[in-house]
Amino acid sequence: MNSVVTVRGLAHRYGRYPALERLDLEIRPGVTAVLGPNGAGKSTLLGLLSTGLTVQCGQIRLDELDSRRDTTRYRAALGFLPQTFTLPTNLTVAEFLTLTAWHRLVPRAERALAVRAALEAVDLLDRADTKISRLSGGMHRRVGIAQAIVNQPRLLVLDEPTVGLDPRHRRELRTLVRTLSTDRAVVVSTHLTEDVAAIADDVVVLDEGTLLFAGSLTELTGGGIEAADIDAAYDALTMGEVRR
Ligand SMILES: Nc1ncnc2c1ncn2[C@@H]1O[C@H](COP(=O)(O)OP(=O)(O)OP(=O)(O)O)[C@@H](O)[C@H]1O
Repeated sequence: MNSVVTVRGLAHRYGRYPALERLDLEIRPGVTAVLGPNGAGKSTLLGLLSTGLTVQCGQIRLDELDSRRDTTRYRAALGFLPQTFTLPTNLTVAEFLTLTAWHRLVPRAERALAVRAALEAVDLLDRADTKISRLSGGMHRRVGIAQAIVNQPRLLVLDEPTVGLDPRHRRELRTLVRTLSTDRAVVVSTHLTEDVAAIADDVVVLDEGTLLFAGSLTELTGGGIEAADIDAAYDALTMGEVRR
């Protein structure tokens, strides 16, 4: 299957500290889970993919768009949900999404439809005119996803989207992520192998800024798709028993 994102020779330093070292990666349509211990470089990779961090070395291409050279068009094709975010509580859900659609260069004539489609996708259509301040925590997270998909992005980047959610909302969010991945690439960072088992087609494992594995979930586990299979494969990789 054709890649949506191609990463070549991507490296990143904070001052003199190397957080990512010459990464090559192809990201296909579907869900790619990014796994790794604390400090592995997951947030740095997501920051670079979502243009919050500027590429210092190497290249990221989203279809034909270079993240550094074609930043405006790249951003118009991108959706991003940071790990923590603040929503404007004084706006209604629809007002906020309309504003986001404008920011993401959705043409004026298409904005109302884009907002409706995003709300439908996260099952919040009946809350369109509700003030954000009146929504529950789980609904906040869904508004966060709605803002990330309002421009129908080719690449959707979600930084630990299930953190802090109760089991029911976590299940709902996993189902939503799977639904959203049918016609785009979704990159999700997580510490939870249950998340990976439930949603991932492909897996990227980082450790100390180095790529330990990139491939399909079944390639990682040797066929298993349960959380325990992923745990075992992940431990083997990150404890240095296997290096691919
Ligand atoms: N702004 C920064 N300044 C200096 N060092 C940083 C900065 N941000 C991250 N780092 C360092 O870069 C390395 C990679 O960090 P990063 O946040 O990408 O890891 P991570 O895999 O997302 O970790 P976690 O799972 O703890 O969120 C870490 O050693 C971290 O301390």
